Amino acid sequence: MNYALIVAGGKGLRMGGELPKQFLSIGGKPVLMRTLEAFYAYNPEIHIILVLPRSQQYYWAQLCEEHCFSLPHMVADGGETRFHSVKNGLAYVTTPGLVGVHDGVRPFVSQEVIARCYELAAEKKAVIPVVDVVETVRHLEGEGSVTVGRDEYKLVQTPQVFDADLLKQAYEQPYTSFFTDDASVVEAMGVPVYLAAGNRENIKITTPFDLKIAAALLDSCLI
Ligand SMILES: Nc1ccn([C@@H]2O[C@H](COP(=O)(O)OP(=O)(O)OP(=O)(O)O)[C@@H](O)[C@H]2O)c(=O)n1
Ligand SMILES: C[C@](O)(CO)[C@H](O)COP(=O)(O)O
Repeated sequence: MNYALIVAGGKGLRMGGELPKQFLSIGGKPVLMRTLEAFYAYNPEIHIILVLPRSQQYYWAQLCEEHCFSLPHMVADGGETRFHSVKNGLAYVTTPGLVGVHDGVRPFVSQEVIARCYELAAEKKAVIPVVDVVETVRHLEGEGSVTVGRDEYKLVQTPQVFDADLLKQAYEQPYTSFFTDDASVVEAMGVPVYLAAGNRENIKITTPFDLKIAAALLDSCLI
């Protein structure tokens, strides 16, 4: 059985504003609904687990009613950090298979990328999507900084897809602030993580600027 664990338990501090960023409307539809639809379009049989702060779950139910949104999904409680939110969601993974952990605020992941990550994970057990760095990168050293070879780096996206038992075992480790994604948690057990090509439109909506990019992507039919 395959799962999509969609995390939307954050505070959205960098976005600011009253309404949490996962509920903001782009092209007339809340970000989070677009994200769930992407996984359902990939596989209508997939088990979707949505992680939301408990205080936002009633609002989400209302929003679903308002938008006649009926894609089946379970709801888990958000945690203090992304790590804790994923861990809460993993409690709903009860059968062997693959789990793709995806940021609720990445609605523009392509069907090809979702399929690529799940298919490769069936063989490799741990797969994450990445894209090239397109700008020059500098490393800060003391008071100064130096250029580093950008070809030696990749930018990491989601969905990060893992064998369910492996991921559950990884999330039994004690939390450290180094765990900024799921790959870092799995790697801490000494398990290698494989890279797959991501899609550049798969932005994480983090700041008000990203919302403008999201609207432009929709307007230009690039999505
Ligand atoms: N305690 C947390 C923190 C983050 N996330 C989720 O992890 C994803 C990536 O995090 P980010 O974009 O940083 O979201 P926020 O933590 O909400 O943003 P900020 O850091 O600006 O507060 C988001 O879908 C976010 O909801 C989560 O489920 N639980
Ligand atoms: C998981 C992630 O989106 C991969 O790029 C990223 O690490 C989330 O980081 P954030 O600090 O929660 O924004």
